[in-house]
Amino acid sequence: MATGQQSGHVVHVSTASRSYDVRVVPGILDSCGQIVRSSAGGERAFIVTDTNVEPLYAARVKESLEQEGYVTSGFMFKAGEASKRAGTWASCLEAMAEAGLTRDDVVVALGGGVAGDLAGFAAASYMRGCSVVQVPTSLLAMVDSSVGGKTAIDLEAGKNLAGAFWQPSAVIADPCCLRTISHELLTDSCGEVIKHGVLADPELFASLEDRPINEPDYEMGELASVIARNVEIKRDVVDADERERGLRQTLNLGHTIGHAIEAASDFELGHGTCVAIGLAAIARASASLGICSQETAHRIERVIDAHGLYTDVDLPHEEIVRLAMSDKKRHGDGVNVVLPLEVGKVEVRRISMSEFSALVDAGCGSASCGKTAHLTRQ
Ligand SMILES: NC(=O)c1ccc[n+]([C@@H]2O[C@H](COP(=O)([O-])OP(=O)(O)OC[C@H]3O[C@@H](n4cnc5c(N)ncnc54)[C@H](O)[C@@H]3O)[C@@H](O)[C@H]2O)c1
Ligand SMILES: O=C(O)C(=O)C[C@@H](O)[C@H](O)[C@H](O)COP(=O)(O)O
Ligand SMILES: [Zn+2]
Repeated sequence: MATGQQSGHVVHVSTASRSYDVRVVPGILDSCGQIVRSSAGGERAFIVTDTNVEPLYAARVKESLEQEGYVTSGFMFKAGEASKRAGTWASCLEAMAEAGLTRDDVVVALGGGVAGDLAGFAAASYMRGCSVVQVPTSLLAMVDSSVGGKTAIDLEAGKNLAGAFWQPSAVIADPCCLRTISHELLTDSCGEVIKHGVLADPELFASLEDRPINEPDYEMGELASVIARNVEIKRDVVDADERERGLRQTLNLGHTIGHAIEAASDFELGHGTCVAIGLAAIARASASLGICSQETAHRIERVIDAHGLYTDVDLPHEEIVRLAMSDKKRHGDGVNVVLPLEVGKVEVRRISMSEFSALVDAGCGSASCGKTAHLTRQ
């Protein structure tokens, strides 16, 4: 172990297709080569990262990989959701081929959820599949996107419409990487943390009510514990249902409306921010239909507001419905929605388009507290 590494958490994931460890350890980045070596093997390591993360962390990752005997190369893309597209994915594949990567080699996804989803899909499709190790550097990627094997790119028609289930060989999360994240980006990631509390953990939710996770006084050890708890919540779901036949659909809480808002904003709003708005909206809609109590909906809105996230959006309801209907969760004329019953308990229902439209009418534009997002690009 490199000096500077503190004790942390190891969460074991065991899905139908692959088992692996998620290590959440402050300072672990400098030991990533050892973990890649023992979990994925191979001779070449191909680092996929973005233009913000590359100057911050790529040299340390490269050095650690080379110390383990890897021949390194890589691909860097312009930071942001706009890069999670077919063109970037194809360029990444070409760069992998040019670097001489074989299917025994390993892709190292270094960055936020965009790097993880893009690199994961490149690994899944290169020579019909090579190993990937996820090295998440945003809070969202540590608590959510690096775990569970969903990889994807966006299409013109919507978010994550092309992709594959492709589990990593290991996940290496160093919470010290969060020191270089802006408060705004940290706040955006909180949307998924709040989602996990609502869907599975009243204790986590109550701790977020007491002390928002984006407050500056969190120590590294405390952050590592919260990240590891989120990973356990997601692990419990993906272990039981890797391919989203049933239980995994619950991880989409807040996303049916959230993805629509994300697309409508032309990705001006971050993923976590849109999930938080979608979560507040579906909670209000559920309360108005008697599916959850008004108090539950208010608690959800209040905790979202306490993290500095929006609780509502100023967007025509028809636009939200239209965009949600191009989501993967659409089935025939209906769509799956995840409804909060109480904090820690949710239910998935398949509803018709007109029922979904009624939910949007009940949940959007009806916030009882917090800020409303006004989109500039509509
Ligand atoms: N696969 C999944 O299960 C899953 C789950 C949730 C979200 N997602 C996807 O993840 C994406 C959102 O992830 P995200 O919020 O991490 O976005 P992102 O990858 O764009 O990262 C956000 C910004 O933070 C920067 N950044 C990342 N780490 C940094 C660091 N340590 N210091 C400084 N800057 C840093 C990035 O360069 C980027 O500008 C969306 O595309 C979403 O669809 C996927
Ligand atoms: O891992 C999952 O399953 C999730 O649903 C996690 C979500 O936070 C994530 O945004 C996911 O990409 C959304 O799934 P999608 O299938 O609707 O793209
Ligand atoms: Zn999400």
